[in-house]
Amino acid sequence: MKHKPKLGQNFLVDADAARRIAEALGDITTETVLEIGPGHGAITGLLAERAGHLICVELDRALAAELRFRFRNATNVQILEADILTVDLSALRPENGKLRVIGNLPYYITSDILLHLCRHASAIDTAVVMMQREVADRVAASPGSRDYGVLSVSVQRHADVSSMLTLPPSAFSPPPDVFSTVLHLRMRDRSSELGVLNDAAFTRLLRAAFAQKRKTLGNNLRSAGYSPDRIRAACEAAGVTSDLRAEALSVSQFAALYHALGASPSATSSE
Ligand SMILES: C[S@@+](CC[C@H](N)C(=O)[O-])C[C@H]1O[C@@H](n2cnc3c(N)ncnc32)[C@H](O)[C@@H]1O
Repeated sequence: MKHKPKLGQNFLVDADAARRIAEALGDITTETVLEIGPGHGAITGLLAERAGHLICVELDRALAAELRFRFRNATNVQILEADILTVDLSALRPENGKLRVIGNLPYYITSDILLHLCRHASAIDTAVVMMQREVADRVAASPGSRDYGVLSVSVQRHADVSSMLTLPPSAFSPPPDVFSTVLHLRMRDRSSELGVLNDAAFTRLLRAAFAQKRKTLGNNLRSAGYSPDRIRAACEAAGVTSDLRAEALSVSQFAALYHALGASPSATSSE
């Protein structure tokens, strides 16, 4: 198969895996499904047979044209030629429901796509997404584990994450250098529970807390410019101690710390 490595084009050739991925969305007969990066349509064909409405977003012009031709008679299928990161996912949400998202993601922008899905979490019910195994391990990591970091907290703030299956390079053409894992994200709105409204400020806190993984939370926050008194008071209010490492904190403990710390040292007046 001709492919463009720059667009992360490793096409799925394992038919059984394609079927399992498509089935992970459950009954989609009345649902609106968004497929990210359909490529040559390994998963698309299965979705088109079942989905109430299928919207495919493909950046590669030739592939988008190929799919438009292949599905020219399928009235439930819509092919958009676009960069998924520029698509307003909330605008695609069906009137009486939420989107089901699926995709064998282009690996060069996996984290950006995951964060894009999180920004539109209230428009999405479920996402079944394949990515490089190491990235999936970071997304799904639990507090206390080596892989737990900024990406884990950022995604788990918006979704319950579970790992579905891992595929070897031979499941793709051309085979990538890495194994791939499919994650199931069940999006849930935790904004009233966690009260974090300012994404940018929360992400700044996470980056500061995880800046040097071997350092304690207190030391990392001090390096980011918070005063020792403020750190001590905030940790006490959040029910954690500053000699912990950031990887020990749960998503709700990070939210509590965020509220207790208040504006970051580099904050603008609106934070
Ligand atoms: C890993 S391939 C998966 C293709 C197909 N779904 C499959 O499983 O065989 C990733 C696909 O995403 C497309 N792509 C890359 N960057 C994209 C972007 N920014 N927006 C939408 N699609 C993109 C690529 O052209 C490619 O078709």
